[in-house]
Amino acid sequence: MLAYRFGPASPAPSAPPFAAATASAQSEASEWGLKRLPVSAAILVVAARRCRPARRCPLSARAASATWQELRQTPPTEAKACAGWGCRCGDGPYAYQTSEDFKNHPAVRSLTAWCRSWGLPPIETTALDPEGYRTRGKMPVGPGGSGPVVGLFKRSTWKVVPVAGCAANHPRLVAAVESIEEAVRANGVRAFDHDGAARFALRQQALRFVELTLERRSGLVQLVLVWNGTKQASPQLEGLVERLWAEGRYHSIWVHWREPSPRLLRAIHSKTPEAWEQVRPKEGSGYVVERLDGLDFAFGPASFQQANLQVFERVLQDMKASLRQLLREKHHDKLRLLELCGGVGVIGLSLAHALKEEVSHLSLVSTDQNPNCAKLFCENAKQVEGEISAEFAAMSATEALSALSDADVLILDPPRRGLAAAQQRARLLGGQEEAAAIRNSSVWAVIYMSCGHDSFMADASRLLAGGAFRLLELRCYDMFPYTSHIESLGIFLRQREPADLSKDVQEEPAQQTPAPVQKMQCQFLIGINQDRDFNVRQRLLGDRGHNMKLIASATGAKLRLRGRGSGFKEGPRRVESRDPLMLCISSTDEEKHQEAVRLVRELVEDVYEQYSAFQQSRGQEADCQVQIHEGPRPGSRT
Ligand SMILES: C[S@@+](CC[C@H](N)C(=O)[O-])C[C@H]1O[C@@H](n2cnc3c(N)ncnc32)[C@H](O)[C@@H]1O
Repeated sequence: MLAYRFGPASPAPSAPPFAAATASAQSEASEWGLKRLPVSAAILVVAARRCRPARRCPLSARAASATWQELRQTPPTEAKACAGWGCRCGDGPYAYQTSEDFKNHPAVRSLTAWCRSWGLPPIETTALDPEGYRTRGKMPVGPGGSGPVVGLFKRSTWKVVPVAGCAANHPRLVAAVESIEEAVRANGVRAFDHDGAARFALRQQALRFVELTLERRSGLVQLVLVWNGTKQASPQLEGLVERLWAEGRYHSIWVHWREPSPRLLRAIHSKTPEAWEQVRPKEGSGYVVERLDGLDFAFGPASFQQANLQVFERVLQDMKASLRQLLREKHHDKLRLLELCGGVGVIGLSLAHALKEEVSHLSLVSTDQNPNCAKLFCENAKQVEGEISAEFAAMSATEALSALSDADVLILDPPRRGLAAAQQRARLLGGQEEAAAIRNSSVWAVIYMSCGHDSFMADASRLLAGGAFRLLELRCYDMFPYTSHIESLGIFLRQREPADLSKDVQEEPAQQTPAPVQKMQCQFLIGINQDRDFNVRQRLLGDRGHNMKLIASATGAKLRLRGRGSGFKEGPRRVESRDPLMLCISSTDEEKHQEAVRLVRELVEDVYEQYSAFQQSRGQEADCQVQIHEGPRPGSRT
């Protein structure tokens, strides 16, 4: 177990009334209600933050603690690679150091606020060692400067940035990535152009993704090469497989023949079983076997596997303890488990195996919409043969809920969107029908494991609606260290039978929906007129916006240059605003906001120094002072 600790919160800067330095600035000062930090306070804030001990991912370490001068030296790929992973380690709220401090993770805070609004008990949190936790990773392959690279998509783009050496990956995955990059280059394998025009990219035989899974007991890596093309001989692919297999680090090598169809352009792979081919070894099972809390489970490349097995085992143990306790309290003699989104049956089979002594008859029906899970489920269920009755059905969660209504306990582990159907993912609107089916079923307990805290709150609110269920426990796990994601486990117990529930249960009572995310905003008033000689706009933005991108990727804040000389056209008439030139910052996290303000302050002070030198060279003086307006930009809609 690793100890974490959040750094001390930065002291809130005092903000004495601003005395504007120039006549024009003075006239704008009252209109803007300007505030300014005294220099001594600013230095204290910066000094306190630099002393803060924080656990950092090597890739973003520089960006997270750097001064503006250091940050601007950072090669763009270094900062972007980490951001592309969704990784914000060492950067504000994800830089915690104790398990207790994991309570301050933004997602845990959201869930805590949600619990409070329902009058629920406090959340329990668990954080384990974050280094090398990831034993499975799907990574795109894309063109790079000196040949194909294996990495991650840069956020909001289809460009692949390398992630060699990322501390979140298990060292054996890190070594495998390096070996693949070398072998790909040596064999002249083309990288798929994810960013290119579909009609050209799809025509080429090329490597699209690699999927790596470490088998912990053997230390070997199962490799899937996702190949753009139909099953046909490719000397490059054959050469690549040959070379990689000879290295001895691979458990098995598979090719996923990726149908070159525009419909599937962006997906990693299709679920069609025939598309997967085990190419090494040519005989025998290429399945990875993992021992999880006392049972062995076989996983295939075409079915889901949790990326953080250590934490997953902890979740399994907590589930078992909670359900055992419930069974003892309720004196049930029979237990019918229904598992939705069950993958290869790890949770259902684990619970069934652990609880078989508690009841005289135990049955499990496990379901998942991925048909590739069926064979592996049967393989895994052999361990409990004779102890319990276990079956698998390939069906969606929605189908399972309407087809199988006589379960006692429901096990749910949906994808990040929760119970909502895929097309409603972004708006968290789906899931009502599924939740209603659960409320109106025979189910007396729901074990809900979730990797999407916002969809969990939406689904859980619907289970609690009308008092159908009550939430007995809510636990949060640091399943994806360094990122904004967490895993949660909710144990729900029936409180009212379907017959007692009102037909028109209020779905989401207004007072119980999660509070809207608060936005922190401020504007730096620049006080220098834009002209071609000094070009303050270019100096602030950097080459093609490089300065803004660096600060945004280091802090997650949004930065916008607005007003006279910004070049940004706004409003219905699409004209540049008459407001003074200003650099606007907005963030949804206070600590990150302070970090962005600090970096922008240093950038602006740097530009002021350049301006002073520029004016001196023309025999003039410049007296620029940092001017900050806190809150929303006057006249803006938020
Ligand atoms: C987070 S995984 C959990 C898998 C499993 N519980 C485990 O721990 O290995 C989510 C699973 O949901 C399945 N899935 C996604 N959408 C689904 C849907 N609409 N209906 C049923 N299963 C779905 C996926 O195939 C995947 O196996």
